[in-house]
Amino acid sequence: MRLRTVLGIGIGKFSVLVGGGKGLLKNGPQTCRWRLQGRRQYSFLPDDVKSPRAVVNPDISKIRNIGIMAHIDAGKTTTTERMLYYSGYTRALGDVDDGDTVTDFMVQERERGITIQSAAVTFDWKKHRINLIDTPGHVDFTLEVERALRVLDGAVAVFDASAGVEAQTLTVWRQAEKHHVPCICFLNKMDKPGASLHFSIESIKKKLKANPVILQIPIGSGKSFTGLIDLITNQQMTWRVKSRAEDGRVFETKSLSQSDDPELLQDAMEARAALIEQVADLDDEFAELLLGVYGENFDAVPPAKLQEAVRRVTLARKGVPVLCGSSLRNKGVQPLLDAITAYLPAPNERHHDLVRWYQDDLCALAFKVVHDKQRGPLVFVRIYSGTMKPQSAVLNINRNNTERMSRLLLPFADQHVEIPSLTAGNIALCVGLKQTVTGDTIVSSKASAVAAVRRAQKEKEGERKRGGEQASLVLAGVEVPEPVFFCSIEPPTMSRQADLENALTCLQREDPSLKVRVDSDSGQTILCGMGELHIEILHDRIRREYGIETHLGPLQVAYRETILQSMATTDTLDRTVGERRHMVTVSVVVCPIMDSSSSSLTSCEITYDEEVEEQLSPDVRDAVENGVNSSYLQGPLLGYPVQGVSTMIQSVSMEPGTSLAMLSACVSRCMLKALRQAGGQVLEPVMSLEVTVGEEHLSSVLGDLAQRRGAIRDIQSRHDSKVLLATAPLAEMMGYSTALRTLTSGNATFSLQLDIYEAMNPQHQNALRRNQVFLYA
Ligand SMILES: Nc1nc2c(ncn2[C@@H]2O[C@H](COP(=O)(O)OP(=O)(O)OP(=O)(O)O)[C@@H](O)[C@H]2O)c(=O)[nH]1
Repeated sequence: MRLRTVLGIGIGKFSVLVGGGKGLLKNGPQTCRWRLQGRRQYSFLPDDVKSPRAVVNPDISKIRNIGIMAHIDAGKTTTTERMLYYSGYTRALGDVDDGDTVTDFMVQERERGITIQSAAVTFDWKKHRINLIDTPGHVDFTLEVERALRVLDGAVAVFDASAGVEAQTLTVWRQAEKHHVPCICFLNKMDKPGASLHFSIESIKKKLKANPVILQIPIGSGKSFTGLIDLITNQQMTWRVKSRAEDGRVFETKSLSQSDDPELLQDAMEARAALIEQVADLDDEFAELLLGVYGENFDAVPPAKLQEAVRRVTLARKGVPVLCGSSLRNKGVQPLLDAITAYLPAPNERHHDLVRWYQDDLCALAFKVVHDKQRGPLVFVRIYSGTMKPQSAVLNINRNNTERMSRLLLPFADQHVEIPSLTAGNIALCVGLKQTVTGDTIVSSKASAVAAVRRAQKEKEGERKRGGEQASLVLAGVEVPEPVFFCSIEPPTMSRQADLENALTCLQREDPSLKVRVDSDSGQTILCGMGELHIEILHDRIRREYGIETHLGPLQVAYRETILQSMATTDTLDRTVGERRHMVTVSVVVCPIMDSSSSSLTSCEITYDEEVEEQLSPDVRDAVENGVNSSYLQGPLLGYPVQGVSTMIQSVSMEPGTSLAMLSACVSRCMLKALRQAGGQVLEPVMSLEVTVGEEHLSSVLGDLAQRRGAIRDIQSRHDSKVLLATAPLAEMMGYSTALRTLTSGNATFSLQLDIYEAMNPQHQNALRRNQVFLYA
């Protein structure tokens, strides 16, 4: 998986896992440096860090578990690289355009310059431990963002300051809100000609419905962007970076009162007064202080008091601090790091209800699994309570099994450092957990889980939920969205089928949004994914990482079927097998339950007539439900899975001697009849599309969309470009990136995400049926 071969080299109790380049390893980690690929110098730990033991378990109040998220290409990876560099963990600036960043380490990421997997890196900044996760911006990898947000305490949303809020920003913002994660906004790319603080702030207010709290104003714009004014401290920070070779490590800080630019001074004074007023509106404690002590002179408010108030506002999610900079030009990243430590919460400032029941016992959530050829699966965990130790057994509550963790690692920059233990609030990498998958909860033992249940019961007396005791102690995992694309995958020869199955099993553990199934008719292995890019990357990874040249069938859209009306049906099965006569009669009613307002598909449900429910034994009920569920797998119309149907079992009458398998078969046949008579309807995924294009190409993009059954929702202006918002069926959007590139000579960008599953009109449904006949002929 990693670009370099990873070797384990022990140093006393610690092991440092280093790259396969030329390495020099002396007694202590601080002397460990090596050169890789003849280009970048990586370092192990900065010189001022005495030993990993000293930094392994920092005080919990000094930990920041932070995600970095944004629309594709906003500059997350570039910003992360700068953070690693300024904190001293890398010795050279990585560049996505040169393909040598620390966090984008997959070959595909480096080749394409995009983030695919979220990468966790640990580094220290001004006596704080920052665990940072760089998440992908492309919509096909949204689940990676969701997984990361589940375990983070705060997030930095990076914006392209010339574009403001873009389609995917909205998605990740909603995800952060869902997990109640406090955020900071970083307006990156202030060096770009169209970059604007005002425009970005308006777009944050309008599109994200957030309350931006401006903490900095930029000095200069576009190419002449030179620095920032910090409105909290009233200081001016200037970077004298003349060329890209200069690293921006050194910058000048002076009090604003010394500024020789009266206009800038005036702007800053007005912005600070607005900031103070805004914070006073959002924070009562600050308002009281202001009115009591500084009523006469707001300017005299000490920076520390203002900062504390901004922190309270951020943690309460009443406002989001906004900072600006240009990561590529090495400006503004150090103040962003300061803001992360100053405004985002420590793990103990976040409330995790379930965790307090474990008290000092271990409770951790596995949020990511990666496969390493040498070490097997590496499981990223967030520790919520207690301490994790290597060479110990842990209980996986979800799987109800005990596993042995052999080693515990910290992902320091691009190195994995072996550590003796790790406490609550931290993020670690576990080696040896072979059964654990993303979303599993790990505790120390069954006894500790039972003790936690007892505490929970005591606390929640009387309000225990139906889900049972154990379920209440499992940290919520991550919802996996339904895949919208699928295709068959075949190994080059049958002798490699087992290798392919192994590769797919490993990839599935890493990526829960990949689904694999075997087609019952053709026996083919089917890959189901989130988008064209997702499937393309998986194909590439199977080739490179597992050495299997697979053949992919044509990419197909994951349609669904539903019904249009309710229908009651009865069926009787009377069959003699050998000496035994099986006779059963079943009556069912099927009803549509479509929720047209939601993009997610309505699942199917099974209910019983009250009297029937009482009469059926548990094994008979299981057999009935098996029959119903098997009929949901392939709809009667075109064989797509059935969604949005509620089935009521009205009667079941079985002659003595009838087997449960025959009961299931009868239910399934009766269901098929009912679904057929209820009038089938194909549902197709409809995508929302955002295209940013120069005005000169707008009409050709619109013409093309019309041919793709696209519906235009809005056309907005953004500087010299037009932003086109539309919806279009996914089936029509195959190969859109190539088509758009051709139409606009590469001068357009787009993002695509699932909007809704919609009923297909009869004409297109018939066309789909004809195509299907053609495809399988
Ligand atoms: N002008 C300008 N370009 C920048 C800046 N920061 C990043 N870029 C460029 O923007 C492009 C995308 O940068 P990345 O850091 O890969 O962005 P990302 O958000 O990580 O992208 P994904 O991970 O693919 O979503 C690259 O070409 C960068 O060189 C900046 O401050 N100014």
